[in-house]
Amino acid sequence: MTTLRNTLHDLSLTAPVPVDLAGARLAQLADLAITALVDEAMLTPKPGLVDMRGSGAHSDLSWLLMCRSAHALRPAFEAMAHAGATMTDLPALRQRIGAIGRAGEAQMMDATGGVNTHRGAIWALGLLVTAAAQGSADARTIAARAGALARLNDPAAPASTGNKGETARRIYCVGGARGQAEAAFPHVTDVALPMLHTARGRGEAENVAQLNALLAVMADLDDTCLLARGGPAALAAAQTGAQAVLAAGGVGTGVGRAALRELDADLLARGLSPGGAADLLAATLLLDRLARRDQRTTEQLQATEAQHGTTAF
Ligand SMILES: CC(C)(COP(=O)(O)OP(=O)(O)OC[C@H]1O[C@@H](n2cnc3c(N)ncnc32)[C@H](O[C@H]2O[C@H](COP(=O)(O)OP(=O)(O)OP(=O)(O)O)[C@@H](O)[C@H]2O)[C@@H]1O)[C@@H](O)C(=O)NCCC(=O)NCCS
Ligand SMILES: Nc1ncnc2[nH]cnc12
Repeated sequence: MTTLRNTLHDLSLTAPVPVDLAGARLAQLADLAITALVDEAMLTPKPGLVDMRGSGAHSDLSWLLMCRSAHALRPAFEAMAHAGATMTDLPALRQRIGAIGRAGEAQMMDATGGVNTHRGAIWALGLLVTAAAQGSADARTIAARAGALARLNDPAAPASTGNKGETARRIYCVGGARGQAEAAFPHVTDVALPMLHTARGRGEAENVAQLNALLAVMADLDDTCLLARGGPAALAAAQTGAQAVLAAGGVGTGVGRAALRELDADLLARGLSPGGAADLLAATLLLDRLARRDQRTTEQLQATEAQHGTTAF
């Protein structure tokens, strides 16, 4: 905690955000990121993952720990939003959010007693929060801006972290979390968001729509959590299992739910967790909420205009 405060102080990020509309919008961005993380953790039943039933394939995680971790990340997300809104030099912005991201990781470890709950999520949602703060726009534009940031070099980043994902990326020649961000989050914009919207359009319950979105990501993602825990056979089993649920009509059907139970049991028996897909579901929920917030604002402005017979601006 002290380390984070020192780092944020060094970065001149401890100054309070001015109490104005712009400051409130940045604070709201951080709130939306935390809400997305908590909603992802609460979504139940997720295969192999922590949810309201229990710890999934993780011996060191719980739902409470995931929520504590999410809330501990608030200062980091707000600092990233502040940087995104105020810095126009993109290489400098990339360096700044890299430093904030590493400080956020330290804060996460402080809050969880050294357990990695959200390293991948800090990365994905951190880039997206920064990009969203650069200007209001739709999901694809925010993801494109986040991708452009991810592709920039961060000279202060350690050459090697020794993390499991890094090792898996090297051994199995996959992109992992880094590749997903550099490609502008295709599994969020082209897979999960369309699935979420289609499922809602079919009248499915919100938790069913979100579970189908998670499965759509799992069906195709090069998830380094799965690779690190069980190699290519583990990744293939998770992908095939997720495809089977979707082919059976998704979680909203009886056959689909039975396939989901089978997939969950298989992942638990093998100690496998699709943590990367969970992070991308949280990223999807964030972008979905941002779009809905903008839609509501537009509708409110239109209502004001209609009421007064004038243009609100
Ligand atoms: C770029 C970084 C994310 C580093 O990534 P790298 O690949 O080098 O290594 P890891 O840090 O190990 O993995 C990244 C995590 O990303 C998630 N993930 C995996 N595959 C994908 C994918 N294809 N697309 C998107 N995201 C993916 C995943 O995170 C989740 O799983 C973690 C829990 O899993 P677990 O198996 O329990 O892992 P461990 O605790 O490590 O092992 P055990 O001890 O339990 O056995 C959990 O974190 C989830 O979030 C991967 O783990 C990034 O960290 C980085 O470079 N940061 C620097 C700061 C920066 O530049 N920030 C910029 C702005 S934010
Ligand atoms: N619900 C979850 N379970 C396990 N790992 C995760 N990483 C992000 N969300 C997760």
